[in-house]
Amino acid sequence: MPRFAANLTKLFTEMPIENRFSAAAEAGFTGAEILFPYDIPAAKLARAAIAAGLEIVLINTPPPNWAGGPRGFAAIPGLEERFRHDFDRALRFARALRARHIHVMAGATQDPAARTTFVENLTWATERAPHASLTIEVINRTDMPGYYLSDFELAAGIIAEIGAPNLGLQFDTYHAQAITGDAMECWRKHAPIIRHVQIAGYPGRHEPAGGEIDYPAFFAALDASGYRGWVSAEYDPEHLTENGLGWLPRG
Ligand SMILES: O=C(O)[C@@H](O)C(=O)CO
Ligand SMILES: [Mg+2]
Repeated sequence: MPRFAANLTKLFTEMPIENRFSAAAEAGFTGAEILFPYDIPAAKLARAAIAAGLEIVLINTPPPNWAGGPRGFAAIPGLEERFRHDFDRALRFARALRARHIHVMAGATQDPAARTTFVENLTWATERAPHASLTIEVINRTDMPGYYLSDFELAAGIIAEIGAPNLGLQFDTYHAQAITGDAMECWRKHAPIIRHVQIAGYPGRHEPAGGEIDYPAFFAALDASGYRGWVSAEYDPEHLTENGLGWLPRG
């Protein structure tokens, strides 16, 4: 079975962030991800993760805030300085948290120069942080209107063009199902460049059970493919987080 991480931005939100780590560990997760940790002292988060015995698997580059505003700047022409400043901030947090991956957010733009900007910024970032693992994620535009990176072929082409060993695809089954209608097939097609997986039920983005994606089959396919990365539960629990964890393979 893959290793499972809890996305603590979405799961266990019934309690303060510092308590979510131990709740996740008790529930059977061995890793955690936090989308935007920037409002909380990194030392406090690191302590909570260590105390719970959880590895921090992923953080995102900063948008201005979680409640609203742009989602990253990496593909936005004219905002290169802003991107680089934010990337360095993400690096500092990732180091303090010992986070395995940094998800570099593209931002919302339809500018014709977006692809060039994205490639240049990502190239800069891969060279700036050769020891960090960077990901880009394809996100559907119904949930995130105008988001630049909403096409798997585009993402695969950009990763191939940059050709950096520390850049790969973050594969979110929910977005894959929304965009392609067949998350499993999309996974098969892009498996060689995937270094992080996120899961949720589709439709609804609730628990990964029922719905259009056959999760027992997906986990078996991950195992069969030799995938050694994390699978992170990134969904909006329908009720209390703990009451909806029947999908999580344990032991
Ligand atoms: O799927 C998502 O929405 C996330 O992984 C994310 O990074 C949103 O900011
Ligand atoms: Mg995701």
